[in-house]
Amino acid sequence: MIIGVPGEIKNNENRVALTPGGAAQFIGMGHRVLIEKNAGIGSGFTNEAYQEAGAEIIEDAAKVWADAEMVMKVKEPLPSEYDYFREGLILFTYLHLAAEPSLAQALKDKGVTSIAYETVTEGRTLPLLTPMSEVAGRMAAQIGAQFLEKPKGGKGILLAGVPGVNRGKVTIIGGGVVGTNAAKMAIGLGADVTIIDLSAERLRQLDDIFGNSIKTLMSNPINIAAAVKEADLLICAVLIPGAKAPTLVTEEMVKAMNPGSVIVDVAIDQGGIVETVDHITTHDNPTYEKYGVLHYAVANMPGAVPRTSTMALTNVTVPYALQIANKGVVRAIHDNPSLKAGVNVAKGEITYEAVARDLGHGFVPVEVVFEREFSVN
Ligand SMILES: NC(=O)C1=CN([C@@H]2O[C@H](COP(=O)(O)OP(=O)(O)OC[C@H]3O[C@@H](n4cnc5c(N)ncnc54)[C@H](O)[C@@H]3O)[C@@H](O)[C@H]2O)C=CC1
Ligand SMILES: CC(=O)C(=O)O
Ligand SMILES: [Mg+2]
Repeated sequence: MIIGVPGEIKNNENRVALTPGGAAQFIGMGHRVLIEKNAGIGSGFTNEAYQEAGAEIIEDAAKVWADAEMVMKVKEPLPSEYDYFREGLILFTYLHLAAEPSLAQALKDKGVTSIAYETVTEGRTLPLLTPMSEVAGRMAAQIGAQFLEKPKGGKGILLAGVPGVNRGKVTIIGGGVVGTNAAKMAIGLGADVTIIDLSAERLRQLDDIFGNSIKTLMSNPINIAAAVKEADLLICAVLIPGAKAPTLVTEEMVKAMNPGSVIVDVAIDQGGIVETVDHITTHDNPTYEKYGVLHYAVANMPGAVPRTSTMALTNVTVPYALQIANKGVVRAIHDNPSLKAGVNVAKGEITYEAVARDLGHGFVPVEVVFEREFSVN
């Protein structure tokens, strides 16, 4: 198979979908890998390093998209890339379609087989989301701490406090991978940490992991309102896989926060959980202020630490991509239910139920879309 890796074009997105080591794995199995010139530079991988691994460096993105059978990316394609879509192309990347209706429509219209990293599912885990959630969770505490500093627009508190002065309060809504990693860092910074989740089982696990260093609360509007009001730093980390994120923090709750408090809405890539987060922000211009509260809503947080993130992401994506390259996409999704759960759009249909529901499109299961191919496989 010919695998194409265009450079990322989102604001300050310095990750790349394959390392030279990852490229070498495909080439060792007889595949061709096309890398857009300089696509790896932001992550510290030179064109020469890819060439030494056996990959071909291609001058422009259009040719990578045109010649590849499978395009591997990091972030969802932006509108300027929609013209590259074509029938039969395999696209393997983060898609976040519930928050990207125009992208979903373009993938349908052009018949792209679109596999979203964020819905590949193994048991109860999302193995291709996990490493980036680890990165974003760890960053969320670190970024929140910075924006609480006065020169950055915050209220001017140190999360650790000092002897004789209170520690800062961090409220984390959603105690999954992002929430757990944010908690690790916030505890390390010395903050007073509360985690809210909807799952009693998850709250029990968090209590086992962190013991007395955190407080846990069941997710309901009253607990959320109280914990948001007292938070210096609010970290939002809820996920319903594939679906648009629910609005759990209302405008009234934000108004009740103290001026100079900070919200980091990590769930923004699925639309965010805060009513006053009305747009995505960028690494260039990461915050805006509303009701005296700083709002941070960057949808590609790991893009700011590309060296770590590219390696962490490709560690997990390459084994799945190799299955697609070695077996062909139909056979690979037929044989592997985890990969099948990643298929969001195929043959002009939305094949992931939560995405179809949230976008108001019809839903057609993967098995139905590929009924004929599966029956002969
Ligand atoms: N902005 C960025 O750069 C990045 C964003 N993310 C996003 O962060 C979000 C969280 O991801 P993960 O932690 O990996 O998901 P996860 O599935 O590990 O955790 C989500 C948690 O939310 C909880 N939850 C669901 N409904 C809830 C409710 N109503 N109230 C409270 N808790 C609720 C679940 O029980 C679960 O523990 C996702 O939207 C993910 O795409 C991840 C990486 C980077
Ligand atoms: C998960 C995601 O959206 C990211 O890593 O950018
Ligand atoms: Mg996005």
